[in-house]
Amino acid sequence: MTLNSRPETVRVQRGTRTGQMIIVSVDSTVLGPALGGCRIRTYPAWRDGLDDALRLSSAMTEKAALAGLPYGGGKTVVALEGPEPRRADLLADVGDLVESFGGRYLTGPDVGTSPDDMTVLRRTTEHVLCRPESEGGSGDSSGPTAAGVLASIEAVRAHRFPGRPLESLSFAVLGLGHVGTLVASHLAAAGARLTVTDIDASRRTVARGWGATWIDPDRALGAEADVLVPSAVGGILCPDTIGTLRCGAIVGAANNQLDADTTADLLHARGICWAPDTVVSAGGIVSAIARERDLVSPDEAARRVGDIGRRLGEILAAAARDDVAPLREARRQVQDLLTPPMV
Ligand SMILES: NC(=O)c1ccc[n+]([C@@H]2O[C@H](COP(=O)([O-])OP(=O)(O)OC[C@H]3O[C@@H](n4cnc5c(N)ncnc54)[C@H](O)[C@@H]3O)[C@@H](O)[C@H]2O)c1
Repeated sequence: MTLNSRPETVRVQRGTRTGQMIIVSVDSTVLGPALGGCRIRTYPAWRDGLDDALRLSSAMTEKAALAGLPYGGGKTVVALEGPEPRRADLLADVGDLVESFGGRYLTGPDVGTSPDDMTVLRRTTEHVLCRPESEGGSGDSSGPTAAGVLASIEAVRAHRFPGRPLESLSFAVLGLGHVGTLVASHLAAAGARLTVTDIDASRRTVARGWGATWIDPDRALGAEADVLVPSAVGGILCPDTIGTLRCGAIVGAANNQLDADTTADLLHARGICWAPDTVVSAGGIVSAIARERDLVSPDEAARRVGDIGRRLGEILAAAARDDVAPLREARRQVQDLLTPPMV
């Protein structure tokens, strides 16, 4: 699912220290420097990593624009084809490539990299976000990401279930990792009815503490709940799976939940309100920019994260007026933002 299949710049090079293939895709700098984390993972072939970089950098353009950030989208992918080289050498090679963009691209943690890796990366390039809190940075992004999800849940509640307080709704949280656990514990504390799942069965103990019902991961998508909260992997919503859904709305942080844009139309036709994941999951990046680039207080950063709910509410309202899927309205807004005004 890509918004823009014409990235501005793609650089692919073998690191001088490790010989490892490293890809940086800068999708757009129309609104400002491109933002996007550094992913290190194994691919069948490095060209698969290139596909991932193109797709993910395009999604970052959309995420930054819809969050109202004066930034574009990018991504680094280190496409491992065999054993990983020494991490410090690999990060130095990544740093060389990031540095070659001269600040037109800022990286940060992603799948396979941690805030501590960013400290190492910073030895080679200063164009890195998400410093550890011990260094005055924004630290782990899970907290602000979960806060953005909760603000989005409130927007969906007001739009799809007006007049019903949070505690009267039922939720199914799919995935109890960093973000899902924070979201589920907040919903439990608010008194909402909870069904939860994870492929890691040890998470059952946590679920029991909340009084939540556990469901098998294979059946979780079909859980009967007002709101599904995808908090694990992407690609879960496709024409084959949406027939099994028994929910009124879907809002969660999991990236790339849809297999294709047309699946958003199918969900809309079924009367299921799907909140675009690029809007819902922006809390981490909004907080990192607020704290590390704009140097605002923690309270102001939290306020900006909370504003994700207002932005989502506007998208849902405009989509309802035009009777289109919220994804279509979100895409329209991004195109407006990226297209220079006619003179
Ligand atoms: N952490 C962030 O700041 C952030 C920011 C934006 C988007 N996201 C996205 O949100 C999602 C969750 O992020 P996270 O940081 O909590 O990840 P995480 O790795 O901490 O947690 C994911 C959890 O999902 C579980 N899981 C995996 N496959 C599953 C399946 N098929 N069914 C049920 N559970 C399954 C894992 O066991 C794990 O507990 C991911 O898609 C991530 O890309 C996270």
